[in-house]
Amino acid sequence: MAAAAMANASGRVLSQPVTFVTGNAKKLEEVRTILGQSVPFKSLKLDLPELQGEPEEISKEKARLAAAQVNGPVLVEDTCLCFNALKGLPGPYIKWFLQKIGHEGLNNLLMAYDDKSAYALCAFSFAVGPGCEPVTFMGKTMGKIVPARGPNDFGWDPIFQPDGYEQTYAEMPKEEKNKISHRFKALDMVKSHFAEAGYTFQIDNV
Ligand SMILES: O=P(O)(O)OC[C@H]1O[C@@H](n2cnc3c(O)ncnc32)C[C@@H]1O
Ligand SMILES: O=P(O)(O)OP(=O)(O)O
Ligand SMILES: [Mg+2]
Repeated sequence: MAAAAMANASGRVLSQPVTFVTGNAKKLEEVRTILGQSVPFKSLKLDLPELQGEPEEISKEKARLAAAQVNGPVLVEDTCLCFNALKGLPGPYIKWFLQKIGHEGLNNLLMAYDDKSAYALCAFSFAVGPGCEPVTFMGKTMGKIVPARGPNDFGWDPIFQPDGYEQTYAEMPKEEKNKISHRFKALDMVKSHFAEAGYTFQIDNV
């Protein structure tokens, strides 16, 4: 067991707060809002490599790299935007697609297809410390790709319209997105994991 965690009768005691590692301020904002006080964490901006592969493996490897750097318990996430007509691509490579071709280019990728359906996928991984195998929690929200609508303050939010809604993620009030999003669904499992594992924290300043 990592030095960051010790066992007691009721579960594991973490002697350091969980560090949520991300370089993305908007992800951090949503994670803070959704987790509230349920999982005490601090955040750290680290530029981890953008890995290739399947979403779950990318997320786990991100957690291993983060735990080695932080030397304590870490939470990381990796987000995919998957187009069904393209068999799941751009998927984990969405960050580069968005940077290079933008919202319009992403719409154009689907021009030749009637099927505009897509899903947003979030893979959170928690590792107790370096050398500990991460556990992963996946959240998925189904929707479709539409021409950009709404404020352009977070990634591909303006072009993703979740099923059952007339608004894109960007047009919705933040509270609404945070009730139905891929991130909310994955974090709901993170919360349950913490409650079931019986982690408690012996930390002075979180
Ligand atoms: O580093 P990763 O997670 O691979 O970057 C994913 C890219 O998608 C953007 N992103 C992440 N989450 C959301 C979201 O909830 N809405 C819109 N855009 C998002 C950030 C990266 O460009
Ligand atoms: O990988 P992260 O979490 O650092 O986020 P992003 O790549 O979106 O900045
Ligand atoms: Mg990233």
